[in-house]
Amino acid sequence: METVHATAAVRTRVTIPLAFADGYETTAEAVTFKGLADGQEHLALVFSGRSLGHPAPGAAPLVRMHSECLTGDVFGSARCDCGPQLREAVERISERGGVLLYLRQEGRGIGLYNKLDAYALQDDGLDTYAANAALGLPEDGRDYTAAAQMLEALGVEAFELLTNNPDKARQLRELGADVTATVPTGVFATESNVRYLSAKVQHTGHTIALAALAA
Ligand SMILES: Nc1nc2c(ncn2[C@@H]2O[C@H](COP(=O)(O)OP(=O)(O)OP(=O)(O)O)[C@@H](O)[C@H]2O)c(=O)[nH]1
Ligand SMILES: [Zn+2]
Repeated sequence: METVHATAAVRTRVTIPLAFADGYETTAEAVTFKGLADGQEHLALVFSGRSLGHPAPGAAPLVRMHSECLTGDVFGSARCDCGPQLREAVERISERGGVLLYLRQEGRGIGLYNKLDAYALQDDGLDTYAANAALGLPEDGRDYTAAAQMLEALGVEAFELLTNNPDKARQLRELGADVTATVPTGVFATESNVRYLSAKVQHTGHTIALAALAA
């Protein structure tokens, strides 16, 4: 990987057995860092890959950058698709081998309180991006420098990125990461999040199948 930013280092590695309410069980190595560009406590979960070997010979590791969503990840909010996406990512990465980066970028970087303010505006008719703009905040304020630093500190070189968001791969490549392919995440449409998902397709070119949204 060509380095175009300061390097970070691994601080602690600790094994965490994961047991989900639906019965899925796996094990991750949780990794913390020092020297991350934005000073946030981002976490990496490293999975060795168990259906294909440790890791699969010749297969690039699978990486997901998941931005924190307290309401979706923890409380099961159906206003977005974050909870099911996170659950899907854990299983896919665990089976194949790779890294889940849990990035503390709540609300696409604007924070929890601002996100909830934006939700209130969405209830008055604005879409997810216009609501941020109405608050005088960036539509998407995320910078993935810390993520690139984490992958580098972990020694991850060429990898495939699990995402529907073209900006994530673009930014990582600009940061010098070797993203060999993007792998689409599932579409977890509900009555409550369909407007949110449609806005992503229309506004930022997310590769979410609109047919799946209409279904
Ligand atoms: N500002 C704002 N943030 C939201 C809203 N709904 C969800 N989020 C945040 O959006 C982020 C979702 O991030 P990701 O799971 O990385 O989704 P993504 O950028 O669409 O990319 P992929 O899932 O990789 O395709 C989380 O930080 C959520 O808190 C919203 O209506 N407004
Ligand atoms: Zn969410």
